Amino acid sequence: MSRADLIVSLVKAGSQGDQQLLRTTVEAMAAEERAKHHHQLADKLEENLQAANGRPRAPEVVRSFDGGHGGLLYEVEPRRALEALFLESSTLEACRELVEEQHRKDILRSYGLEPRNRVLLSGPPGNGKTSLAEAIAAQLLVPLFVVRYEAVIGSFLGETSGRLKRLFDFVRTHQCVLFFDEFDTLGKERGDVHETGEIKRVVSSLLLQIDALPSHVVVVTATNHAELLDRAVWRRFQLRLSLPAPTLAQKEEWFTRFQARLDAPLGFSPKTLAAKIQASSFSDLEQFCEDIQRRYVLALPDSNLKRIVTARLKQWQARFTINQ
Ligand SMILES: Nc1ncnc2c1ncn2[C@@H]1O[C@H](COP(=O)(O)OP(=O)(O)OP(=O)(O)O)[C@@H](O)[C@H]1O
Repeated sequence: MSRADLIVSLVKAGSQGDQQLLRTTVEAMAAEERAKHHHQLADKLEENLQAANGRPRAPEVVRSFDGGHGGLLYEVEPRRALEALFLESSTLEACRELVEEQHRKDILRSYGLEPRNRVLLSGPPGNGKTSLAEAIAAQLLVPLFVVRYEAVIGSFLGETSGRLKRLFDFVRTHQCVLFFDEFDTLGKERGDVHETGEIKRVVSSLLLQIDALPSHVVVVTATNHAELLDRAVWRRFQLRLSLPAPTLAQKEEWFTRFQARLDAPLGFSPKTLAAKIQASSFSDLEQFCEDIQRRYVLALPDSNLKRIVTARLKQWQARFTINQ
């Protein structure tokens, strides 16, 4: 929202005694100030909001951002560019739209619309779910906050609910990407008939809190097992993107880029390597190429790339067979 709109909202909230509007407006102001690195002002706004709601600030979560340990989230400085990832064109397009909506939310709001902010990523391990969350944050120029389940989930359910509440109270006042990895570990509990009603309540409340987040918080959830999520969970996400394993053409493109980066012929054409390599993920391709690059660099200036690639291919295929 533009500054002028925020002030109008504030006045409206005050004159109509609308607590909900007051809360969302002050949250948006705090998030904007924080994005400008005006942390003191953002903290003050947040404190006053909490005081108005009769609640103390959430010290545990705040501490985690001061570099302390045992926080409910950790912050990743996003560096990955969207263009550096191998994505299907529809996925890339969807991400660009999301980023544009976030960047141009003022225009959307002047038409009574909100930008989309809930994304579900699914696909087998090592194919870019975490990397895409990071790239979205980088594109939006906001921090990436990753939820630490081991810190959030306590031995008592009441504890878990309380921590989740603190976590959400904290992120509401930040422009950020909030990342839930392996969301199915939480989401699937809901569908498990053996779980107690209390766990279901925690998960339901988590979903409600995700729904209620202001649109300046972009929630990205990732799962390797989309089939384990029930429809109600699935439906909540406005963008549902799948990140599949690399195709043959993508493998070829991967080796073409790798060869260009090394600035030396690999001894095999990228097409031949793509056909030979057994790799079920981009992460596999990355590891394979890094292995080659290490040997190549250490053997300079007498590196024989063809020999290195041949040896690595042999080792790699053997490892792959053992792991199957
Ligand atoms: N689509 C992709 N394009 C380019 N690099 C990729 C892609 N997917 C994965 N990688 C590389 O593989 C590594 C692992 O990827 P990432 O952690 O994003 O996968 P993930 O799907 O989140 O895996 P997991 O389900 O195990 O958490 C990253 O370091 C990244 O560089």
